[in-house]
Amino acid sequence: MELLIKNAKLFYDNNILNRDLLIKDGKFAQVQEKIEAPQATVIDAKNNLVTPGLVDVHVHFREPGQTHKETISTGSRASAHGGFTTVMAMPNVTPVPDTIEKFQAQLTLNQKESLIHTLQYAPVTKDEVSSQLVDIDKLHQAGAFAFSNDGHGIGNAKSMFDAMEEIASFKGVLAAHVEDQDLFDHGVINQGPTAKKLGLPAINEAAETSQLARDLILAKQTGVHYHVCHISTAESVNLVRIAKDAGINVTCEVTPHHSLLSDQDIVGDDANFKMNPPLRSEKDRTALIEGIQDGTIDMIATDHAPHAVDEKNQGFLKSAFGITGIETSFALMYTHLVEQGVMTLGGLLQLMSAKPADLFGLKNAGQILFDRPADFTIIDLDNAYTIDKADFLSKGVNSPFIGEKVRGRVLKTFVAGKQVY
Ligand SMILES: NC(=O)N[C@@H](CC(=O)O)C(=O)O
Ligand SMILES: [Zn+2]
Ligand SMILES: [Zn+2]
Repeated sequence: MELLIKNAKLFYDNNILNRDLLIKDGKFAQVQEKIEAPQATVIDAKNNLVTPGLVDVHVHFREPGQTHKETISTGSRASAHGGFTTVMAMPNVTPVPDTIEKFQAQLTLNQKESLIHTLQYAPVTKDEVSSQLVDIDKLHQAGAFAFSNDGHGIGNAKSMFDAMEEIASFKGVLAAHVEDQDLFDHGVINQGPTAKKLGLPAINEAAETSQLARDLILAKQTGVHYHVCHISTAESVNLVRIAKDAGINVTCEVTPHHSLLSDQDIVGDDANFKMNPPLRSEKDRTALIEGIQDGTIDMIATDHAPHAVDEKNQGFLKSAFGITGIETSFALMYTHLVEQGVMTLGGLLQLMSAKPADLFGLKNAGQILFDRPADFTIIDLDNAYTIDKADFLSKGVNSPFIGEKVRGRVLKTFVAGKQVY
């Protein structure tokens, strides 16, 4: 079986080149200026961008337990629509996969239901909220290589320290949702003028930064690969920058929404702007962009967090935290950062494919490598379109970006040479 992609604007070897791409038996086989393959099925890319499939290390697929919000099937279809071929699902599902049996059942379910590669985080502690560690060693043997209590901070420093030591022993990743629960104090929006104007309980940014500072000390002692989920403040970027300079094994991700919006963009009591961590100040947002530009921030992740309409239409006080993102991520970042000259197209693609794959040790993702699975995406960079919830394949339509005009529409997505969008 041969598939020939003609006339691609190909992101290959960190360059954007006019090339043909040949796929044989589901694997990348050849890149040349012109390829002749008489047996092959031909797709004319018409000079659109062809990139390695995008990689997102932070999504919520809600299955099992909350399938009215999303399922692995709808989440994976939405991912393919967003150009993603590999995602990593957070374990805040019900039940939390905190035993070998539950973790294996989750892997089986992901495998069965997902149209793309859906990899799975194991939790760090029982139920994600207790201080008692899961059996990290056994979960690792069952296939877990990354651990996260996303949705909750790990308040107990000793639990964090012990988890780091154990995860470091097999060079796994500990991905942290940094949040001190007491400082968070039932807030729903970032502390600042918008919180005051709307009269809403506010979140002190120190809920994020103080726990991050603690964790960096523990990461230094243990040597673990410590990954910061959805970094959101200027102080956090500073701390990570200092830690990297000091040789601490830390990486971090930023979401499109924290990169592109601040609390100034919240005009009324609209929970499509409610997520955790919250949209911060414009000064924080600018610092995140600087972190992207100087390499302090390693990757873009969406934190795709779908919720049902009636869980998001109850204003800031009562609605759930979280917004969808997997179907709008590339176009938003391309339109606002690449087209505005903040970063190059190659730079953005690196942060959305090769870097997350490389830093999480995903050998078959993020790059066009011969004899590796042909996961790739064709993207139209020329024609503008409007983000329309009717086009979403996710069950969630909770996005503050609906109605925005963008460029960077995903035309086709392939996993192992098979079209999945
Ligand atoms: N980001 C959010 O606001 N919500 C996430 C949890 C999380 O990522 O912390 C969710 O699961 O809905
Ligand atoms: Zn989180
Ligand atoms: Zn999350």
